[in-house]
Amino acid sequence: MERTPTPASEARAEPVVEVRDLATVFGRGDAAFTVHDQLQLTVRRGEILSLVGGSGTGKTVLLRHILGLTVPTRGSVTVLGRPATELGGDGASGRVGMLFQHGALFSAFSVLDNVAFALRELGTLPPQVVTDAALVKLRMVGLKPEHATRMPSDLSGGMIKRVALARALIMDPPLLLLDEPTAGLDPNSSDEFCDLLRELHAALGLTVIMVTHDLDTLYDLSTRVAVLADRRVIVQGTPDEVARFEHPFIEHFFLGERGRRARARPGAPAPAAPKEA
Ligand SMILES: Nc1ncnc2c1ncn2[C@@H]1O[C@H](COP(=O)(O)OP(=O)(O)OP(=O)(O)O)[C@@H](O)[C@H]1O
Repeated sequence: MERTPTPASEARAEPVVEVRDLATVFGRGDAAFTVHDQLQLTVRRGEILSLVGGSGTGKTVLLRHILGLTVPTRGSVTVLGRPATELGGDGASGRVGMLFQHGALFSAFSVLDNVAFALRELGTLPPQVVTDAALVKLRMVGLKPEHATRMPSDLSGGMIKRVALARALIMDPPLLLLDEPTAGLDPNSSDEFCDLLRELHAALGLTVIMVTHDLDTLYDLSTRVAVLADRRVIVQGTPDEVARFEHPFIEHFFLGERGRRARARPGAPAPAAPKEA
């Protein structure tokens, strides 16, 4: 049974991402390997949607489809009313910002040059305007002007994430994709990064899709959770609603020891009702 609760506020907001009847098949013939099949997903303006699923269930491949970097075998992916494949190339960073798991900063570029990269590549603005815009984004993510000349190798893990976030936001995209935003951070840095993401989501009116294995991050940020399993989205809803759904992955993910710890955190939703035997 598929359950898709839709709060009234979400029902009013327009879709930012629509995935319809998506199939992704790698390889051919005997070697064909189906990652997605009949996958449906709608993400509405203002949501912070967490995409969770076991290893290899196709979360990163789905993000790549939404970014327009790859073409699905069947079905459609629409972003802001246009096919995602039209985002490919120069237009992408103006509509979708992407924070890669390990930051993916250019190691030979300074912090400022990393943040300014996409705007500079456009070639439409004077250099000083590009620099000023990058400095604004650095301040927005809690970094100081003196950080601008540093090289990525001189940064802490938390600072790398902030620089990568500033870079993802340089073109003011309405949609932000986050791949494991808090992976590799210690608990304090992780909490601080979640606070920053929450503030920016509210201040900039962002729509966010985030892949995460971290339950603290999921409970901290998500307005909705979609679970990928069996090649499709098997359930979506609030963290609490999803945690009640009967599926081996969900039981392991939400109801194990890590899940109990995450739900016990201050501010986390009340625990889900015990499952019937
Ligand atoms: N270009 C490709 N060619 C062939 N197979 C691929 C390709 N890209 C991804 N895959 C396969 O598709 C499956 C889904 O990969 P994906 O990286 O999306 O998983 P994931 O859900 O993000 O996993 P994890 O949580 O471990 O990062 C994997 O089995 C992967 O090996």
